[in-house]
Amino acid sequence: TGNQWGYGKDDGPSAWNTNYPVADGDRQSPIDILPHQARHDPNLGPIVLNYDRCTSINIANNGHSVVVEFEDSDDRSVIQGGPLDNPYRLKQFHFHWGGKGCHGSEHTVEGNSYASELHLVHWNAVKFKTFGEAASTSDGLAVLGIFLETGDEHRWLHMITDALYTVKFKGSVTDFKGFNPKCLLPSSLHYWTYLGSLTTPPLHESVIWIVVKEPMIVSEKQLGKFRTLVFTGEEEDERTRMENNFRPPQLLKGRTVRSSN
Ligand SMILES: CCc1cc2c(cc1OS(N)(=O)=O)CC[C@@H]1[C@@H]2CC[C@]2(C)[C@@H](O)CC[C@@H]12
Ligand SMILES: [Zn+2]
Repeated sequence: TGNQWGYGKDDGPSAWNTNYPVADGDRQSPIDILPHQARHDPNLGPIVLNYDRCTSINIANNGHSVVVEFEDSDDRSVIQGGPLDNPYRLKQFHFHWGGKGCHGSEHTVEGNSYASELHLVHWNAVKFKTFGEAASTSDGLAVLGIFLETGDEHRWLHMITDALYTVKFKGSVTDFKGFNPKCLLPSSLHYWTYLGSLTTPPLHESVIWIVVKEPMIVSEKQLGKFRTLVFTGEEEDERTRMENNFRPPQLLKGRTVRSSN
């Protein structure tokens, strides 16, 4: 019914342009990042995250990913600096990941993908009244992308993975208070930045992407817990494991990727 889309053979990324023609647009995401072709821009200052008063609300399975939502009625948690002209409010974060042993990041670096990618989503509440309006207007959103690489266990990710069993099925939501995503960030916030889009339908070309160079390290066991989620609802017969929920890299179409120092 309607614009059902997914990551399968028939409803996956190669079919999205049928219902969402912007899929073939000029500023689509993700992209393959070529560090040596990125323009180092000395005017690009550091990214500043003011998350200390952030208020997480819940964790949910929306049938495409697992999402943690935040209270965004004021500027209690914002990202600013870097390529941004205004502070952008933290709205939610979610992940994209692969199957066992496969890769699952959306952005790639010189053709190499990481095991997973975390997206911290922010919206320009200075210029727009609502998240929905910002999400459908150029540069209304700023998404901070963090790669996840497998290795040692991440000391704080268990706070997310321990809650995943409560949102196994599409449409499930549970309280998730007091979580500050600053604990997930790598030590360095050096980044690449470029103008792009949502990476899922409706694929609005509204995102200033800020992709952090240094990955966060998580264990295979922690990553495996994401794969206990399913795309399907509890009432449905089949249980389709939630994995490989990533869009492959899209054409750069002449865009410039800038690099912080
Ligand atoms: C940037 C994070 C984000 C926001 C949205 C989507 C997907 C998103 O993930 S991603 N990977 O960062 O692009 C798909 C659904 C979109 C939503 C933004 C707000 C909407 C466009 C609503 O207005 C209607 C559909 C919504
Ligand atoms: Zn995403």
